Amino acid sequence: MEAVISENVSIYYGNYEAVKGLTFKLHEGETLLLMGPNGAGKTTLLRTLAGFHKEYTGKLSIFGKPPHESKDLISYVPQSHYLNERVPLTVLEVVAMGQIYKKSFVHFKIPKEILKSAEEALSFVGLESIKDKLFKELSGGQKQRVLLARALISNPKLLLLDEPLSALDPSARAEVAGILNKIKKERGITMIITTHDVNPLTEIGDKVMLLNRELIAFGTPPEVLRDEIISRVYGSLSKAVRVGDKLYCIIGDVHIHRGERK
Ligand SMILES: Nc1ncnc2c1ncn2[C@@H]1O[C@H](COP(=O)(O)OP(=O)(O)OP(=O)(O)O)[C@@H](O)[C@H]1O
Repeated sequence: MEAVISENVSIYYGNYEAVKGLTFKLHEGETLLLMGPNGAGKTTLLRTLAGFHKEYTGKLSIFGKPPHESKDLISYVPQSHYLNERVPLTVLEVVAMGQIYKKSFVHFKIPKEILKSAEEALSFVGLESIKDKLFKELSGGQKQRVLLARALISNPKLLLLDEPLSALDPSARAEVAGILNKIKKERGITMIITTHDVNPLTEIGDKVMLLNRELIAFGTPPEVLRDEIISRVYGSLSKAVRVGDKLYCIIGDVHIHRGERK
């Protein structure tokens, strides 16, 4: 089944056309890596798919329905999470909030079955042992894993992740990329992940989209990560270089490396 269908979609902020005439399809279970320079429209597209931004023309379908009717199927993890860290929530409470928001509970006595699901989600991301710690005391990588657990607790069919690896050191990036790989393999959830650096993610990317307000390229990683394509957005110094079984994309002074797909 098609998880996402976008037919000639243009997205607006008032008169400003942030994304123009975008057409693509993503099959159920596929992972799409969404790349593009600053201001390319990546976050705008993600928020529109999540049903938060509604100023668009064209046809968008998420598992057969328009985004605002598919909210139960979608979990969205924003670029910088909006948790108020002055509220001393534990890790378990933060994860449980993923379900509480969906069910629109108002009071903060978390039902037992939600706490149990939160523990299961934490165990999936390997953090069950720190469930009673305060969220604000965690490392950046641990926080991102907790936010993934929070996104998973409502059993989404589509996971939308805005820059999940940004502001993480290389080992935390590898850790979070490992969890994303596990989500793909063990849960089969369709994912769209925006990233400036596809390096740690290309092994899980079935498709790559290069966006620069309009679609520059869409295809498998070897189809898109090519000199002639990336140079259209990042300039003529951009290169894809193969060393052994790895492909490295050099974009200006940003190096993107891709593990060989088997
Ligand atoms: N709320 C808004 N109102 C008006 N314009 C906006 C709004 N949000 C984003 N834009 C504009 O839409 C364009 C796309 O922004 P968007 O944040 O989607 O890009 P991006 O590819 O995610 O960039 P970055 O990599 O810097 O996060 C930019 O020109 C931005 O200024």
